[in-house]
Parts: sequence; structure tokens; C-alpha cells
Amino acid sequence: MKDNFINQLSLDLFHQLEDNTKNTAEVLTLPDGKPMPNAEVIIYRSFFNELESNTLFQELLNNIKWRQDRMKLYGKEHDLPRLIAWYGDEGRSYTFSGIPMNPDTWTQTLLSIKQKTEETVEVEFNSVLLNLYRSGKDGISWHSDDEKELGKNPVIASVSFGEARRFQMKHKLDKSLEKLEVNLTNGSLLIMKGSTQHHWQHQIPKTAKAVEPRINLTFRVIQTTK
Ligand SMILES: O=C(O)CCC(=O)C(=O)O
Ligand SMILES: [Fe+2]
Repeated sequence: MKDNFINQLSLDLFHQLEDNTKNTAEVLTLPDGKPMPNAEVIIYRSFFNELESNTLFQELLNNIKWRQDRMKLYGKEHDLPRLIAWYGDEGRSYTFSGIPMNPDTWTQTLLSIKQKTEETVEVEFNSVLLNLYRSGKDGISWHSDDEKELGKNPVIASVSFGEARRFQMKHKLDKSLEKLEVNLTNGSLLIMKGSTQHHWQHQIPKTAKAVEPRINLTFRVIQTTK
């Protein structure tokens, strides 16, 4: 009863805050303003407002089951340069960079972020991969989200909280195209869809600058059921 009351209160707060959110879609273009070939990338720079974003950042930082994974590179094991977590519907398993993962069960906070994201993206997601970049020493190197569990033309919805970090994209084949860069700020939503993952790679470069932690959530649809 008390919990319901509190849930209702926080929902009301969410909706109230939502009205103040500048919620406009921008299509990403090449640095010269021309359209990105073979890609559909959209950004909402203030999908969550400042207050919501700060609250959600703290909540996720404290309550997500962050873990340090290791990966093999040239026969040697290394810590991944970030902490990760994986939440989703039961029975979905997924291999990320060669690491098989079983999802944790959705938390209330994740479900509320998921719901708001789904309303805008118009896709029902069944899982989310979370990354915690603790400092500028953490990052993610060039890759595409092209694991076969994601299907042919996956829609990836990427929500960011905390410190802004540079998100870069480069075309896999056409080297004449300039690298593209966008700042993923507190409360932003980036959507990649269509054939983007076939033709483009993305990364969050490490930085020597002193930067505060950043949390990123990438909502995905996993196609296979175990
Ligand atoms: O942190 C980000 O913005 C990107 C994360 C990412 O590319 C991934 O998890 O596949
Ligand atoms: Fe990615």
C-alpha cells in the first residue's frame, strides 16, 4: 500500500518533469552537413531533464549490480575498461564480446527509463546493457552492435547519464568519409537503426582529461529465446 503510494508519487513527479523536457529529434549528419550514407542515427539531446538525469544517475550508480568483466586479447586476459551490467526479460541470453551473459531482473528504475524510451522509439525492448565509465581511463573501442542475437537491422536506443563523453562513428569501408562525433550529454538519447550497424562502427574514446563517471544504457531487442 505504502509502496504503491510512493510509486504513484514518483510517477506523478516523472510526468510533471516530462513536461519541461526539451524533447526534439535531430538527425545526425556528416561534419559537412550532408546525410550519413547507409545509416539512420537520431539524437534527443535533452530526453531527460537535468534534475531527472541527476537523480537517475545516482540511483543507477548505487543500485545496479555492476561487475568487472575480463576479455581475452591476443591470448592474454584483461579487465574491460568499464564496468558492465545486463538486465532483461527472463530467458534471454546474449554473448557480448565473447562473454555469455544471463540478464538480471528489471528494476523499477530501469523499467521507467525503458518505458519512456519505448514511447519515443516505438520499439519494445527486452534487454539493456549498462556501461559505467568510471573515469577517462574507461572507454569502449571501435565496434558495431552486430551480434547475431540482435537480428538483421537492430534498433539500439542509448541513454546517457552523468559526465558527457565523446561518441564517434566511422564508416567501415568508405575511408573518404570524415569521422563523426557527438557529445553524449547527461539525459541524452541516441538511436541507431536501419543498416547503421552493417556499415558503421562506433566508440567512446578514452581521454586524458579529468572526467567524472558516466552511465550509459543501450536498450536492445534480443531475438533468440533459450
Ligand atoms: O557508452 C556508449 O555510449 C556506447 C556503448 C556501446 O557502444 C555499447 O555498449 O555497445
Ligand atoms: Fe555499441
